[in-house]
Amino acid sequence: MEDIELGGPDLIEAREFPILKTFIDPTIILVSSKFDDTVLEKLDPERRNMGDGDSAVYGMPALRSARPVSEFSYDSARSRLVNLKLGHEDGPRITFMTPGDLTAESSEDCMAGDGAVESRQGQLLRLAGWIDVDSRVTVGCAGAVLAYIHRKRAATFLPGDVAAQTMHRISTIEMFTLAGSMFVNADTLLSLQIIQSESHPHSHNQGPAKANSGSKEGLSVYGLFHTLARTPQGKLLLRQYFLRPSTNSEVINERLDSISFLLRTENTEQMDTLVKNLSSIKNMRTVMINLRKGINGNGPSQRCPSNSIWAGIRLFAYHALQIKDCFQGVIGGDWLVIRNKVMEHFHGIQLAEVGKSITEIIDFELSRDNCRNVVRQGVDHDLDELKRTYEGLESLLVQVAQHVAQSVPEELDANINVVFFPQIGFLIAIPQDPITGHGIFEGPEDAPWEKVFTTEEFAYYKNENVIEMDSYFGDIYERICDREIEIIHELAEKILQYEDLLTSASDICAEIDCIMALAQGARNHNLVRPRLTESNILDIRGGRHILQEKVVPNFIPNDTLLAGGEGESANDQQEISSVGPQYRTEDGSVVPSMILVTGPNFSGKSVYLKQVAIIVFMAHVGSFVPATRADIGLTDKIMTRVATRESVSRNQSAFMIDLQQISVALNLATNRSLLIIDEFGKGTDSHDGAGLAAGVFNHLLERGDQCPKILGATHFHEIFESGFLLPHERLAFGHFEVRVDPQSQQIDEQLTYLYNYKQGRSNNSYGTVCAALNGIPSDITNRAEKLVLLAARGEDLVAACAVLSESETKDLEEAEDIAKAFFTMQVSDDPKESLKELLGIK
Ligand SMILES: Nc1ncnc2c1ncn2[C@@H]1O[C@H](COP(=O)(O)OP(=O)(O)OP(=O)(O)O)[C@@H](O)[C@H]1O
Repeated sequence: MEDIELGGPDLIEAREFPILKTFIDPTIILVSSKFDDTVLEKLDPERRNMGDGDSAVYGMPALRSARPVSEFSYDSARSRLVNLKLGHEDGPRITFMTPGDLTAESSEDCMAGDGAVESRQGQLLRLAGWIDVDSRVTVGCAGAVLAYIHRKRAATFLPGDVAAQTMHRISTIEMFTLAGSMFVNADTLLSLQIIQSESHPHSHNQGPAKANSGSKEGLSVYGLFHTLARTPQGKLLLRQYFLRPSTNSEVINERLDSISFLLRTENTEQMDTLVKNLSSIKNMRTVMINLRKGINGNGPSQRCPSNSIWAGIRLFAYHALQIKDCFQGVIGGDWLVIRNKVMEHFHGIQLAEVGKSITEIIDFELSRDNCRNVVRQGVDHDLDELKRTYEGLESLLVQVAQHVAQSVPEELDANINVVFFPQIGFLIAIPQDPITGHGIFEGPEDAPWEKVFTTEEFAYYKNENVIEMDSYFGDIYERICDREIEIIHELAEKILQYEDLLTSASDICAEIDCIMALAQGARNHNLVRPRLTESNILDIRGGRHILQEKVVPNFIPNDTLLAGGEGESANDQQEISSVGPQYRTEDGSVVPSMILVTGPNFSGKSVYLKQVAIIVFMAHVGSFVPATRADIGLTDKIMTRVATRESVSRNQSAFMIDLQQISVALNLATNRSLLIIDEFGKGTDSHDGAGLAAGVFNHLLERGDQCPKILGATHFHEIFESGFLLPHERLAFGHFEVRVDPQSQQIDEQLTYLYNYKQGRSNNSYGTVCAALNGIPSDITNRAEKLVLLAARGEDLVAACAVLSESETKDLEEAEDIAKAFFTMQVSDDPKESLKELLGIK
């Protein structure tokens, strides 16, 4: 699968193992020995004492086996994949390589099993067509799995044992999707501008903080919503919604129901209250982790949980109660899942108890002033006594100072002070002699004072009086702090008993936050509720491109009608299944599975293709969509071949990337998938490109009831003209209306774009008009027009180019005359004059 971000180390510690826990029921878990033990235990706490996984037999309950880090390395995984034999031993050996091999020094080619030499480039393409080589962590893990199987095979059976080879045979390698979520890869997310920042599933090493910060999110679909999320946990969850749209209609409808409900006019007030309350909520998962760290004494500054943690928990309890009230107040929302979750999990009494306990113990005002947690008066008798003594120290100091003054010369006694420093204790402060740098009095001669330190103005000393005071009161401040730490520790332990309540309420707040963000987005961007259907169709009326419409003055909405093959989904991992007759429109015609859009440049083809994909994507996120009506059949994958994502790090040519995207799409597409193929094949020789494009389209159409839904755009008119792509009942054509005015003098005024989708094919790309529109000089575009005309007439362009214009002929004739005259010229004494005469120069 694609590498997936779990949400940072803190959340992993918080036992968030969504993938292993929720989607797979593993029998053996291979972990890197680098993993921290505490994390390991959380992997499977119930079974952690069962022993080492190497003794496991297939089919036994999950056992953990720690493997050396090297087995997980990308490079070793690569070499295992290269040597992997798929299917039967005697079958062709398929070899895999990774991009790194292209730059590797060694140029030795690998032998394919059937004896053919396969080039490294070929291996790379083949690998990238099967699996996502950018998912480095997953590739590394695949290597560890291969190593494990290899070891099992070596340990259990003798070499040459056929049974062993059959038992441990690897028959295929496939990319898979988490059950219940749609497959979208990073290419698709980027090309559809779903997520702009580098925070796609590959960026597993980015912490949640980075993911949360909206600073890097440019113009993107997710960007339109993520600023509307108020809580950190909400932002995190919303990102997960966009990274992993759902294919579970229940989940999607639950979100849509909630959005519809909140958008009702009678609930406006409730919505405002919810937003207000969510704005001050923190993520209780992180707060609880910090609370634990605090009481475990991790780090010197963390001797007790910080003030902001307490303020955070108290505010959370308060706002959670407000949110509960708010949901209680909504009329007619009893069926709303999210409301019922709130009612069930936000235990009023317990939340109130959490808030009350903190308020009763922590004095927030004094804590702020003192920059530490201060316990309220009345909580603990001993503490109050200590504090009273501490506060009474002032007058005690005056008394001691008076006592000390009796033993110093009379003229000095007004200058004597006794002070208290929490770390050092009591000290006598005497003004300093500016010359000697000593105190002007340093104690009686028979009992000199002990000097502790000096400042510019004072010298500080201890004498027997203050030493005695030290022993009584010196550590009073520490005693106060220690007692407060003890009390707060007890408080932390008490609050941790409510950890489950707080974290689950916090998670529900994240859900509410996401729903609110989606609802507000729906309101801001004029979106409607899509209807998710089991039928494998896409019926969009008045669809718009949610981003493009922001940057053009007048966006023209367009309809789409597509139906995928009617067969059961070929991929048995999918929960979706659909059988039914071929989809037909009201007039009885078959709804196409593939629409190929042709027509002029800039007419709106790419925008249209993307808009359809974005609408389908948004519907699966559980969001409203930019259209007037949308019936969306559940879709398992959206795959695109759109803007080429060239990258230096990828070390691949643009065309190579095109091919890989198509290859992945062909390998993974089911009849439930949506493929967007924008101008595939234009990166190579036009004949090859047209051939490849036609081949791909044909192949997909021939899948019959396994045909995905395909939207394509192409300029290769020859594939239709020359019969490369034959008419097919699943194939339909579309184009965008343009108004052509050939009478116009100016070439750039000949074409007006109407952006209006029409059925049928357009044969003209109006490339020259587009060129003129974009400022290419008119003599170039005029000549191009002429040549295009000649070519269209089937005339020989070479001969046509050799024909001279009238003025060229005239010039040449004149030159010829001059040359002839030159040869017959009578040269006089003055050759210059003769030449002038010949050329007719005066
Ligand atoms: N429905 C629409 N309403 C208004 N303007 C539109 C619409 N669709 C596209 N446009 C405008 O037309 C421009 C060109 O659109 P687009 O890139 O889709 O053209 P194209 O047909 O794919 O061109 P090419 O064939 O050169 O790739 C867009 O940038 C946008 O400004």
